[in-house]
Amino acid sequence: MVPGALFQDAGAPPPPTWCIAQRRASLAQLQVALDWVCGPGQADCANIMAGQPCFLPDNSRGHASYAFNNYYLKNNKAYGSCNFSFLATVTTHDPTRREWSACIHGGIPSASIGAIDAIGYLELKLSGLRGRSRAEEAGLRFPTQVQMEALPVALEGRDCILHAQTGSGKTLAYMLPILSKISCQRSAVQAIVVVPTRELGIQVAQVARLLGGGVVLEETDEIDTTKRTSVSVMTLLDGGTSSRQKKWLRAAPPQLVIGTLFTVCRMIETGNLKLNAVSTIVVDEVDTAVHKGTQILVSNLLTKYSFAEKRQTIFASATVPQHNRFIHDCVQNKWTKPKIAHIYVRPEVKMPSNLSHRYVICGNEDKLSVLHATIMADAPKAAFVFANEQSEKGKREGLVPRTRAMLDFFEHKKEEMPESEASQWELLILEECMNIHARFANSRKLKDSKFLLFATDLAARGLDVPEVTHVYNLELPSSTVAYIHRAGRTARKPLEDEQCVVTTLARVAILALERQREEFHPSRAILHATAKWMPELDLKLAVLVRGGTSSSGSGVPAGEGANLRDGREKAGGGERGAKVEDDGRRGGTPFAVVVESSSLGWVDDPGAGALAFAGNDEDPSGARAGASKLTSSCPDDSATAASELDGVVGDDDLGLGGMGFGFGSPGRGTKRGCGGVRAVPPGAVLPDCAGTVLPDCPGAVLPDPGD
Ligand SMILES: Nc1ncnc2c1ncn2[C@@H]1O[C@H](COP(=O)(O)OP(=O)(O)OP(=O)(O)O)[C@@H](O)[C@H]1O
Repeated sequence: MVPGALFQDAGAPPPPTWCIAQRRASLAQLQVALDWVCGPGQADCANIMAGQPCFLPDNSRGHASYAFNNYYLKNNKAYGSCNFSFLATVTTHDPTRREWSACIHGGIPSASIGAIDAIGYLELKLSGLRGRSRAEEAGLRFPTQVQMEALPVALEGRDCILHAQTGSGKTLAYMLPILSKISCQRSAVQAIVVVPTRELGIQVAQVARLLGGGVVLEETDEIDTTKRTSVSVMTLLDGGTSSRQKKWLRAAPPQLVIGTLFTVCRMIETGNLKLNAVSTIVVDEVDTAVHKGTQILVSNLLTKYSFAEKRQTIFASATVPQHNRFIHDCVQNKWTKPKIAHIYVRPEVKMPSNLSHRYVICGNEDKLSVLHATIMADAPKAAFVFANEQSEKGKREGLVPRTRAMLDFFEHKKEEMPESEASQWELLILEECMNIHARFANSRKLKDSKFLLFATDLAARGLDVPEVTHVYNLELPSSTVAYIHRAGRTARKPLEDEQCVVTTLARVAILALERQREEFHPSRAILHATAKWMPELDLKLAVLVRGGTSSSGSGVPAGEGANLRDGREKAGGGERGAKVEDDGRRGGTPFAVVVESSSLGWVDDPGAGALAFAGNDEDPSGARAGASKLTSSCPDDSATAASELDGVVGDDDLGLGGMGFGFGSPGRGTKRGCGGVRAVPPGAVLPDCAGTVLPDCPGAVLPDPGD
């Protein structure tokens, strides 16, 4: 009997199940299992061989899932046929997991044919000028999930919202339809892409030029109309439009304009940019554009300067807070046609699954040294290190912005190092107050050096540097949305499984620490909460202390003369917790508690506050407000929700007030329909759902019947 059949209505068909690789299985383990399944196990692995329809993307997890499922089907989903030494698991959730899903379904990626056609079509249309195909140059061999879903819709000319994880390939999902429509012979602006920052504009223009073989129209170029067999691309970016560009715009308009909202609108208002031939407008990172301050510009662009019926409108972002409301507003405001497609890819997983999250809790004055130690221990090839923007008060008082403070600290440390180590990273900075030439120079270096980039949220949107494996937050960002976009600067190879880490430093109130020196164990509060509410998380906890005796291999920093102690014990009755041997702060030495988890709890609607990063360490009240919002949106559950949340996010004495770690009962909110915490790592078993097939238990993965 299919597990959970007892829960079905008599006569109702059992829910479909698939056998997929456990997310926590290592790639080496999966390779061994794969060898067995395709060998002695006699699964039909022909389709995942090189050159066959399910070979790409060439990664162990995708291939293992294909082979496991094939074996499972071959054995008629028999009891125990999806186990493979616990490397596989049965899921009732359609494994629309990125690129290999179509193969798991039907053996051949039929769902992607539309998208492949789109890429093929473009190659035919645009590859004439250069020897190599453009798709190949861009490393595009197989469409990502959002491209598979969006391209058939967008190529039909329908208005749509592309709503998918950071790094999932949205740029191409809107750029291919744009390029496929543009007539290269016509000298008129036919499409406009609006982006929030100069840096993102430059990047998107590079993608367009690569795929469209565009003639570069920068200040240094002469107009060459003879080259107009490829798409010409012009950037109109804040702080960078010249009189020559204006002249070109009027004399020989490019076919595609990529610009920031303010500059694009100014060029339209001044008559330099004409929209009469525009057939597509894209607003990338749309949630930044529809803020109070800029909404009027968006409205002008979409309803005053051009009209929804006469063009295709595409919005894109990894975060569209209150998306139903937003869709309603789009239609009401006539920003789009009345029918708008919402391409919402894997909404239950807000972040790439190969991204893990780590929190380092340390004293405020230790932050820079703990950050430095963490980075030295991680030794990333390239990393973004974010700090919040300086407050108005800080500016008035002439304090050094945090980005600068970090840069100075690291430069100082570099001087102390032996030459060989010192040169390992180029130290870069990117923030609003820099002049545009320095910004341009630094962002260019991101592509070809081993770097640490110290940045504000200016760099949090859209920037794509695939080599970045680590992101650090000097403090909790101001909102869940900000967290998602910062974290999204890593894990940007959509068809690969490389593990990436985002590390957030959080402050502990030193006063509380001093006062309760003997009993103070910040870790205990976290442990307690974690063991109670998220026992399924594979949690590692460790303390960084100076002068300790042992160290662990968990990848936790051991710099600053500190050694790491990492002990595990049963906590809260479960196996998952960890014991902290020492609460660390001895004689003013730096300390940090490090919490690692493979997943986060997210609220459905980040705007509703709730747990995940609702506040920050300077404003704990944010977390409280979020908590009470969640509580009020869950009337059935308000009493428990309030007290449980208070235990985690409301404890100002410990200085944990604003942290909002996303601890919460994963089953609670979703099951009761109050927009609760959702993200459960694939492979985790929800306490509420274990052993059953509950279609309304999102994210739940059943234990294998053979377990
Ligand atoms: N089909 C594909 N095959 C391989 N790589 C791809 C494919 N599509 C996109 N990429 C690569 O994935 C990376 C991320 O793509 P992109 O910048 O479009 O993500 P995004 O969804 O716009 O992310 P964000 O929300 O952070 O802006 C880029 O390096 C891009 O070249």
